[in-house]
Amino acid sequence: MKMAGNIFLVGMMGAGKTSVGRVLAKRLHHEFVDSDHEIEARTGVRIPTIFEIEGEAGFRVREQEVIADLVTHTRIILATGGGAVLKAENRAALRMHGTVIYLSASVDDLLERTQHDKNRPLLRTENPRAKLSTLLAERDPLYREVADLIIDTAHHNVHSLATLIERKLVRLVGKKRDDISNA
Ligand SMILES: Nc1ncnc2c1ncn2[C@@H]1O[C@H](COP(=O)(O)OP(=O)(O)OP(=O)(O)O)[C@@H](O)[C@H]1O
Ligand SMILES: O=C(O)C1=C[C@@H](O)[C@@H](O)[C@H](O)C1
Ligand SMILES: [Mg+2]
Repeated sequence: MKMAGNIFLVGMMGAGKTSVGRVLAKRLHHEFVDSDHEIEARTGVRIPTIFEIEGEAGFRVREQEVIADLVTHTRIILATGGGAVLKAENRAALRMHGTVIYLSASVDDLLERTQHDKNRPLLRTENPRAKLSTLLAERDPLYREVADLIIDTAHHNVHSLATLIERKLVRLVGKKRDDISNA
């Protein structure tokens, strides 16, 4: 069994990886890292600018580099970008180096949670609902393939999701919460 030392959150834009990851990291005394934020820190520009200059393909190359680096850290909670699972290399790296949790959500919830934020270039479209629906259909099998644990985020707030994950992790790893914190 892989240790819960590293926890990697995967899922769609708006699934709650960043918000839940931050809360979980505080509770488990892990470092919180967000691959999108790391890419922005390394490039010095926001994600939409990377998409404008290098296209999605250029962004994916940067994302792969950052994930390959971050998975080698220890005791981190990593919120990955929504499209991180598209590359087989990323899926393999995540599976190898930690416990992967898929935060699943409906298109309705994803739309609601992303509608006020303009920092997601793939949703800058006439019909974000249709885009989210297409992306979810493409990616859901990949999230499921890579996940050790699947958490349905419907009807839970960020804090109750963190509590649910904590409980499930204890069961998954077969250890008490203190053991996870000290792993
Ligand atoms: N379970 C939830 N219930 C209600 N609102 C939520 C929930 N999870 C996240 N949110 C809200 O949805 C918005 C998007 O969440 P967040 O940024 O954590 O998503 P993400 O998975 O990191 O997306 P991305 O892949 O684009 O980085 C935030 O405003 C957050 O507060
Ligand atoms: O779902 C996606 O493909 C993306 C999600 C965000 O986290 C960012 O990584 C970027 O906006 C692309
Ligand atoms: Mg995020």
